Amino acid sequence: MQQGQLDAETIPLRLGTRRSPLAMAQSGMVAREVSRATGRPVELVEITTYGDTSREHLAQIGGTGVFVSALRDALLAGEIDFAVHSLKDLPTAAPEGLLLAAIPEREDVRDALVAREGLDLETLVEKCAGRPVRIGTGSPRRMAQLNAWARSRGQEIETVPIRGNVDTRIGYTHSGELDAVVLATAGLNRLGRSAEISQHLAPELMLPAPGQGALAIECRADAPELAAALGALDHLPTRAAVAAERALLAALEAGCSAPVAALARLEEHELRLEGVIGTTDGATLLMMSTTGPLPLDGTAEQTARALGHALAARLLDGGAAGLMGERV
Ligand SMILES: NCc1[nH]cc(CCC(=O)O)c1CC(=O)O
Repeated sequence: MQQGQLDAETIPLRLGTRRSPLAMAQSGMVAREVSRATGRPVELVEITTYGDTSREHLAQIGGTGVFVSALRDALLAGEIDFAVHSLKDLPTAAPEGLLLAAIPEREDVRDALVAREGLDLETLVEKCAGRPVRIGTGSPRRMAQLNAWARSRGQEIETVPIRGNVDTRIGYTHSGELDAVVLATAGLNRLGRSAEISQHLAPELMLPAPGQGALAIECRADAPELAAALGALDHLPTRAAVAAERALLAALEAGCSAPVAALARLEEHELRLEGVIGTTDGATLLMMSTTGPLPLDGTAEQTARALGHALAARLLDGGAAGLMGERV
């Protein structure tokens, strides 16, 4: 074997990752799969992002992409070869010089309630008779839907903005500061902590964020061979579903901190897309859905995107812009 060939096969691919437990878990899973698909070793390179070091609330930092930009800078500087992001944290605008080489099959899309004594929402409300249930979440999307649920049954929920990693967040329910927290099921599953979920919140109660449960594997656009190799991890139904959700989000000109939810599901050969936008107090919740044929071929992503744009247009007709302008 020639020396050059040997080098190409044994030089590790560098995977840039945040060092939070969730990011490390996600990157570790992808590293194993990429190593299997490419036959090359993959090494993790830890990158610190502003979102990890800042104690400000995400809404105050100014929303989209705080976890993402440091990884992208490292990619463009050639310090790493590829990066794994939670798709729901990715701004909808495509960055110059980078490619979404793969979107692997999605995990559970639902949000999860982690509550004291393993209670579900209904029981929590009963047990807290006389005082509002205190639920930790800083997400306007989750606040809007929790509050709407409470209002619909004449109850009250007090949402408390929290930050920190999953451990810190769950800790608030053990210390008694909060009755419950809402987290993405996918993250808890990837951390091996699904046993702590007291209730999976059905999409009818809590529609997830665009891209929730999906990962995005990104590399430089000038590395077409690597992009093609990473493409082995791509899952077309997931890619199409998140394309619809993100097109809706982009067309509403909303960021990850807006009270916008979207979920696309493939049924037979059709894609069904649901969207929700509301006010964080839950007083108004605009819900719409649409369905369209989705051939799973090279046109899938574009077809899905058109469905997202069409639903966004209907939501805007229904007054979505006015709802997004609202601030707590
Ligand atoms: N914004 C933080 C974030 N980004 C992705 C996930 C979970 C994993 C996923 O949705 O893929 C989380 C934590 C949470 O919402 O509980």
